[in-house]
Amino acid sequence: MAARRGHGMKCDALRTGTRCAIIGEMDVRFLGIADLTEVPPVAVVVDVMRAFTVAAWAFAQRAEKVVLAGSLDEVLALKARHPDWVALKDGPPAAGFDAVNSPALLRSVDLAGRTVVQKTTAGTVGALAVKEAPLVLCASFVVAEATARLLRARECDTVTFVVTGEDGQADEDLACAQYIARRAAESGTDPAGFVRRAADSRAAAELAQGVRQGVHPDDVALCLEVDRFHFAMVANVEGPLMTLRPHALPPPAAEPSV
Ligand SMILES: O=C(O)[C@H](CS(=O)(=O)O)OP(=O)(O)O
Ligand SMILES: [Mg+2]
Repeated sequence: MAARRGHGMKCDALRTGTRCAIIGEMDVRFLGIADLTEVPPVAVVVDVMRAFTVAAWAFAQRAEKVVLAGSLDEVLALKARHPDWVALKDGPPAAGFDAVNSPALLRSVDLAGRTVVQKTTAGTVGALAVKEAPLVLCASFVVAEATARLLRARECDTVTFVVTGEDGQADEDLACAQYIARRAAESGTDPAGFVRRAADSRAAAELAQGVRQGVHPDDVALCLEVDRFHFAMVANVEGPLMTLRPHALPPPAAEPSV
C-alpha cells in the first residue's frame, strides 16, 4: 500500500512505543522502518553503524554520488552496466563487489569522481522506504551538525527521524537522531551523553567483538566521531535510482540568525 503523505496521524494513535516529541519548535517522530505508514514531509534517515558513516566517508574520499540500491542483485546489475561504479555491501567481501560497509576500510580508497552503489541491511532500506518524501537526509554522527543546520536553514518544523537499526530500537541510531533533533533546536547541545549511548550499543559491541563481518578495528571509533564532516547528505530520486549527494553548508558564522 502506498504511504500517505504528511504527519496526519496523532502520535498516540501510532503503534505502541512510537516516540514523538516537540523539541524547540520542531514536531519530531522517531520511527522504525516498519512504522512508516505515511510519507513524511521531511525524513532524516539515521544509520550510525555503519551505512551513513560509510556514505559520508565515501564523499570525504571524493565520491561524486552514492546510489542506494534495493537489493544485491540490483547492485550487481548496475555494476554490470557501469563497470567503473564501486559496488559496496555490508557483511563479508563477496564476488562481484568492490568494497564492504566499513568506514575504516574505505578511508584509504581514492574515490574521486566515482559512483558508489551501496546496499546494506538497514540504512539503505530505511532511505528507500521514504523515497517519496520531499526532503530526505541521510545522517550519522559524522554529519550531525551539518544535518541539524540544514534542518534549521530549511525551517523544517515537522521531521520524521527513521531509526533504521533493530526495528527502530537501535540505540546508536536513536541517540544520534535525538542529538540531531536537539541540535537543530539548540546549537549548544552537548553530544557526550548521546555518543556514550552509541558506544554502549549492541551494534558497537558486535562490531568490536567480530560478530559482524566486513569490519575494521577502527570502525566503531570512526562511527562515533561527531561532526567529522561539514556537509549534510541529501537523497533524491534521480531517474530510476535513489541517489545520495553531499550538501555543503556555509560556515556557521555566515548563517543568518533565526
Ligand atoms: O554493516 C553494518 O554495520 C550493518 C549490517 S550488519 O548489522 O552488520 O549485518 O548494516 P547497516 O545497514 O549499515 O546498519
Ligand atoms: Mg546500522
